[in-house]
Amino acid sequence: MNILDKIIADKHKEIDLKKRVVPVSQLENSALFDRETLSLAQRLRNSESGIIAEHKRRSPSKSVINQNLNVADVARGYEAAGVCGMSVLTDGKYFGGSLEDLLYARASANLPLLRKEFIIDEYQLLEAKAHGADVILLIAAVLEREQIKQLSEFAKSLNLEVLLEVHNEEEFQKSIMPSLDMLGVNNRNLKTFEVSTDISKELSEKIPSEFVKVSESGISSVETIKDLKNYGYKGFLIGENFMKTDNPGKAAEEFIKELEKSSI
Ligand SMILES: O=C(O)c1ccccc1NCC(=O)[C@H](O)[C@H](O)COP(=O)(O)O
Repeated sequence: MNILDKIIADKHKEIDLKKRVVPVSQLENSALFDRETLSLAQRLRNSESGIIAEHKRRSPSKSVINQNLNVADVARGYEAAGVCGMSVLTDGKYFGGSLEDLLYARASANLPLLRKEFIIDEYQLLEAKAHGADVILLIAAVLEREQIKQLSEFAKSLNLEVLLEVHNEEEFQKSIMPSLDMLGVNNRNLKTFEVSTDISKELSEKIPSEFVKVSESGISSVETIKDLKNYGYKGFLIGENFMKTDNPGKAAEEFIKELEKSSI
């Protein structure tokens, strides 16, 4: 069993349990459920830097990254830095995140928020909406085409945007459909943890222009972003590079300033 298989097996158990504890009606009646969502896709289209900054305490590939920070401070810092959106990992067992992290981020910053999760069930989309998300992630490596269709269409019915993540051409070919807003290429192979931005470059020309292209993972330099922009990428998801510092907001601010300076 690879790590993705383990995560998904645990996720099934977690969702079964949660459905018994928190009924759908409770999610639908929550204060945030009817809030007007923000568009990450639109911000990325209009942005020069295109940074989506992540809150990530730990990960299967890196173990502990930073467990000493307050998510509300991180969200405020990212907003002040001028990022386009914030990604919040909500998986507890493997990433040390929670839905409460999403709530605190929502309360602290007026940014499009991505619920970074292993989504396999519509219930998780209702949770995302109830905890202030604007965008959800669907990972092609763990979903069949029919599931991607069903989940993305349900997300759209909730006014949530959809970022579909692929890592190879096969995943891309099976997933492409109109109910997606953004197409993310994960530079990290989630089964082996190998990281290379070459995969973003290889897949770039196959992605139709109506989808906002996002390159995810393993990005730590302004040069990499400048290079990926030549391949049509408008969004860049960065986690560890900011989160490994004492002040992720400041790290993001300095990164964006350097990017803007080098683009003049
Ligand atoms: O990061 C991992 O180790 C990981 C392992 C298994 C499944 C998903 C994983 N990461 C999720 C992500 O996609 C990243 O957190 C995100 O793209 C940011 O990556 P980075 O900038 O390299 O922290």
